[in-house]
Amino acid sequence: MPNALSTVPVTVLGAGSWGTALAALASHRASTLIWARNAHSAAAINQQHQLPHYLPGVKLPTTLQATDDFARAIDHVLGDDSQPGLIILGVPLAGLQDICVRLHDYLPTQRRHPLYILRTCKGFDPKTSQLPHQITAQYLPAYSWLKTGTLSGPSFALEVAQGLPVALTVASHAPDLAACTVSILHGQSARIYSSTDLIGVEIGGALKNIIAIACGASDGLALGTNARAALITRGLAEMQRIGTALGGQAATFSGLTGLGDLVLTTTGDLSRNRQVGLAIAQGKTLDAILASGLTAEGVRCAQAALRIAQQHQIEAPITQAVCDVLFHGLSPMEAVQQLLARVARLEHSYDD
Ligand SMILES: NC(=O)C1=CN([C@@H]2O[C@H](COP(=O)(O)OP(=O)(O)OC[C@H]3O[C@@H](n4cnc5c(N)ncnc54)[C@H](OP(=O)(O)O)[C@@H]3O)[C@@H](O)[C@H]2O)C=CC1
Ligand SMILES: O=C(CO)COP(=O)(O)O
Repeated sequence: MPNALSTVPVTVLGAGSWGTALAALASHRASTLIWARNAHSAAAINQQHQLPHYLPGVKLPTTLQATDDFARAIDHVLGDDSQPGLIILGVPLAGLQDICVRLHDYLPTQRRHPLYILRTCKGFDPKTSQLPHQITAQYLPAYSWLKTGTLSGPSFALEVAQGLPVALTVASHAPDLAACTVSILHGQSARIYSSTDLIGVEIGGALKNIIAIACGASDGLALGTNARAALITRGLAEMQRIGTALGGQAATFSGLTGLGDLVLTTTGDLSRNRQVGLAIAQGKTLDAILASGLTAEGVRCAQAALRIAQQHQIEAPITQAVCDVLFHGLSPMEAVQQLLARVARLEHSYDD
């Protein structure tokens, strides 16, 4: 049932797999324009209603429009100041700063109605260790009408674009942003839950990718389902230790954006982070694995996660093992032996 907020215009910035899947979902309810940095993707969406490189076999709604003109994309949500607008940032963490800097130049200093900005990327900045909400706070202006949030949870883009069921969480301190997101995305195939725990939601999304690399390697070495279950469970403990030390709420880590996304990414073969682990187990080098341009954010943020853990004197053996394998030449089998050789302890011997 449409309401006032579901009629707000939506612009998605970034036409990869997740940006396009979300744009397709939004286009069922709201006037939606997706911006692609390359004209080829915009033309494929407008003319063939497909984006085979990112979403093979998916027919996109004919109502979804695309452009490679950034000014036009922003005008779609800001042109009419008589209603709010929603921008979904569909770029990976590596493009978040760029897109914020670019967007900054197009924002007016004053506006009557809110502009909502929804982040979807997962990870820490590899240099500064900032989370996505901290990056947007640094590079976007602090106008009262500009409100931001993060959408996360277990969601392979391909399945969402195929119209299969999904449950996601929107985290924000702005209840109207959460309401707007629900109005546009909730219903039909998607359930949207809300949270105010931005830190917990973003840390869950960042750290589950690292555990997915570990599980991919374990499965690639045929170490069995017991090993996978152990990695998932102890990985969750690691995520919760780091997350709560940084201010996240413990309960968030057993929710969609913690355990939910962890289970999906560690077990689902559509996960690019899991694919990195599988390829490492086959003896491929990291450079060769990433040469195709694979977006596997656990690789980019594993060292930042380890640095954060060390700064807070938190044990993070799985993150340590992933870093040792990815960047320091340890073989996956040596990493397994290293993990198994750890001293025996109480299962809940930390404050987790
Ligand atoms: N794919 C999924 O299943 C899910 C992904 N996510 C998250 O969504 C985010 C986006 O990932 P995803 O869509 O999968 O990645 P993809 O690799 O599928 O697409 C990334 C898109 O972002 C564009 N892009 C990259 N850098 C920039 C930049 N600096 N400026 C403008 N555009 C840029 C790329 O453009 P071009 O095509 O020209 O290279 C591409 O269209 C990630 O953080 C990911 O963790 C979250 C949930 C599910
Ligand atoms: O985050 C995702 C699903 O929620 C996608 O995982 P990958 O980035 O590993 O493909």
